Amino acid sequence: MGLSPVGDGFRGFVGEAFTMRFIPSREDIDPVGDPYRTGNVLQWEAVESVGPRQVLVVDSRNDTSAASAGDMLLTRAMKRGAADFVTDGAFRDGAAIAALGFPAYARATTATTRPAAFHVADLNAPIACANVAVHPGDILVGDRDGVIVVPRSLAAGIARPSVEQERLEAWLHQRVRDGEPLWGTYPPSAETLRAYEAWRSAHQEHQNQEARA
Ligand SMILES: O=C([O-])CC(=O)C(=O)O
Ligand SMILES: [Mg+2]
Repeated sequence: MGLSPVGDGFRGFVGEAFTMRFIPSREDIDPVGDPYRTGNVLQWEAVESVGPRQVLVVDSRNDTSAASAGDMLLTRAMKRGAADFVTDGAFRDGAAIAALGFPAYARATTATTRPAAFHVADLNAPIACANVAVHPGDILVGDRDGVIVVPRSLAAGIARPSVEQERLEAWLHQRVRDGEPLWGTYPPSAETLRAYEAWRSAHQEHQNQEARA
């Protein structure tokens, strides 16, 4: 999605999308001097309704001129069990967020608070985050490189093959580190795949023995 992790205190996350959509703010509805944001409480409502293993995903229109949240809102989302907070805009309090170790992704850090530029138009509606369509309930997966969106309808079908592919690539990676050439290793030839399967069976048997011991 073109977004970067904030801090290095986490490896990644997986969770279900809980979306929040911004439009430009207007002074009559979003006065910056109102600490409780009485004209537009949806931002607070989002954080106070996000559930365990959900991800707050913000459509900030790729605009970093004001924050989607800061360390207070992220800490509260973390306490509610959220898996991550991702915005195509910016966060306030970047250093404090980095120290949380809670997965968070954004384009930038800003001092400017949300109502100065954005009004929260709705929650849990389809959005565009970093120009990627996100529907409520889609599965977001993040690592140190960034975030991807998996359509809800495809998630169950690709979960296991994805884990299998990661395992295979970890093993192939070790072979390349050990000095094997790319030819026959990456992508793996039938012979390499047989060697992998043999290793996996032995490894599995070893793990079963340990589990029994
Ligand atoms: O006022 C804001 O934009 C939110 C904020 O700083 C926080 O959550 O810590
Ligand atoms: Mg703050």
